[in-house]
Amino acid sequence: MTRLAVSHLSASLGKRQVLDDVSFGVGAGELVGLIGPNGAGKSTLLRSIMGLLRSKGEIRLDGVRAESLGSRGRARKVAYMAQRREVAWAMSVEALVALGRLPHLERLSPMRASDQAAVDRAMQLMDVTAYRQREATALSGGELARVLAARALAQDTPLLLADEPAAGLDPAHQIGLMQTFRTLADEGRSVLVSTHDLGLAARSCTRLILLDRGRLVADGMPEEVLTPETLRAVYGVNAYFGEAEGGMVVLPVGLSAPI
Ligand SMILES: Nc1ncnc2c1ncn2[C@@H]1O[C@H](COP(=O)(O)OP(=O)(O)OP(=O)(O)O)[C@@H](O)[C@H]1O
Repeated sequence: MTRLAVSHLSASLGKRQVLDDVSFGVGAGELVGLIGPNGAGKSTLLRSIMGLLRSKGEIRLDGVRAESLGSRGRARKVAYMAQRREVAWAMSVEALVALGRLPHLERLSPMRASDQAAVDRAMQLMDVTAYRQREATALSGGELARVLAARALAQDTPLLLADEPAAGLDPAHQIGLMQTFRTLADEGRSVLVSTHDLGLAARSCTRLILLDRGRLVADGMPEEVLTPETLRAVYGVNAYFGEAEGGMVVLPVGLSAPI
């Protein structure tokens, strides 16, 4: 069964139509990249799937209409790494990551050993174990991004939505993050990740979905979606294409037309 099925999704913000009749599915074991220029609608799509925005169309999670799941039911099925990285309270990194376990705990009940194990594993995967006692509000931008990624991983859901999670990470942690997503997919989970790093997306994802001005304009293997013609038409750039250890290299090198 399709883990995430999006059918004829449209959304408007203010007077603007931001998503226009978008349909696609993500299966178990897939790591799918969501790409497109600024303002294409990537965040709006992810936020609509999370139920954070009103939209038209249908969203199903493991065959069940998303709006029929309560907020707790949805939180057990899908975790979300938001593009805006904010922490409201001064709390320790470990306490913040542990919030990811809330959907799995009965009200006011303490964490079990399995919850602590999920928190420890998530912190280890995002390389933040060394900061566990530090206040989350006193971290650098990239450190905080990894802590918030760890919180979503601790949620241990079948589907993970990540909105530009690699932005602001150093190269080693970008690669580590995408390797973590790959491992999750190999374990049978599903990951939908938006990014502007086309090369990283091409090397990490088996499939890319390209949005342009609210419409889905391409959906396929990276080499099918990332063509010189598409990059010129959608992004307005010329790119260098090559091969390296780990896969395809795509490097925008110039504007194909003045902005
Ligand atoms: N609250 C809002 N009211 C009106 N328009 C909005 C609102 N929020 C976003 N938009 C517009 O919706 C469009 C899609 O925004 P969205 O954040 O989904 O794009 P994106 O593809 O994630 O872009 P980026 O790569 O810059 O993060 C943009 O044109 C944006 O200006």
